[in-house]
Amino acid sequence: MDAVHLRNLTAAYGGQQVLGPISLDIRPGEHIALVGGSGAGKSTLLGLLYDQVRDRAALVPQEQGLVQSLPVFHNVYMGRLAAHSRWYNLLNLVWPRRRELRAIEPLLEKLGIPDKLRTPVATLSGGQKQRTAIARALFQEAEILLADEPVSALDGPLAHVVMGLMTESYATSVVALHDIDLALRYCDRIIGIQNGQIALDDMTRRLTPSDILPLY
Ligand SMILES: Nc1ncnc2c1ncn2[C@@H]1O[C@H](COP(=O)(O)OP(=O)(O)OP(=O)(O)O)[C@@H](O)[C@H]1O
Repeated sequence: MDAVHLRNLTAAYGGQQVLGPISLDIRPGEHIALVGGSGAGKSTLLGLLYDQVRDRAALVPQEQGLVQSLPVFHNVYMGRLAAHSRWYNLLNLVWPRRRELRAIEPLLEKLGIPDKLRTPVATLSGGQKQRTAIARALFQEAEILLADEPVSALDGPLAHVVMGLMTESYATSVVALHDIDLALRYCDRIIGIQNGQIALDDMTRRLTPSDILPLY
């Protein structure tokens, strides 16, 4: 993918500026963690970033954006709606194609929810819903992954599985994370947001938790 260049981005809600101006370059091959306290502006920045790269990005929003009444298969399949004709998508909705089932089953297996393929999302636990949203983004195979707190509902071992899968599957990613240890372990660049500004931007290898904690 090409590098992403963001210049002087700002965001406001109800006339009140909450972010920026922020300038940022995202280089291909980077795994970036966005860290910072609640309300610092991480989701807002991810949203602005998504606006810039919508056609080449897979997004895992904090609120997941799943269709509750549809099974896991259909929600994951939605990651690739744009890759197929309307007719093929409609066919899959009514009668899932074996080819698509075969592509989605291993993903669910890796995420620890192989038995949920045909389960309506509404009946899943919070962590299972979160993994469904992650499966949809992995299935999409876009150029860049943007994820907002993708492991917030997962326990320790599962959070590691998911972080490992996301960073293996996507060469380039920007992930908002509350967990500093996960950020340091799985990402090679850390961007710290504080009061809507970039307060820290450095390579992980040069950072320790004590460099990040003052952001909170
Ligand atoms: N829809 C909205 N309307 C008004 N203000 C908003 C809205 N969304 C976010 N904000 C405000 O913008 C600021 C940044 O919010 P944002 O959600 O980007 O922070 P965050 O770092 O992602 O927080 P968290 O870690 O809690 O998800 C906060 O002050 C928040 O109150």
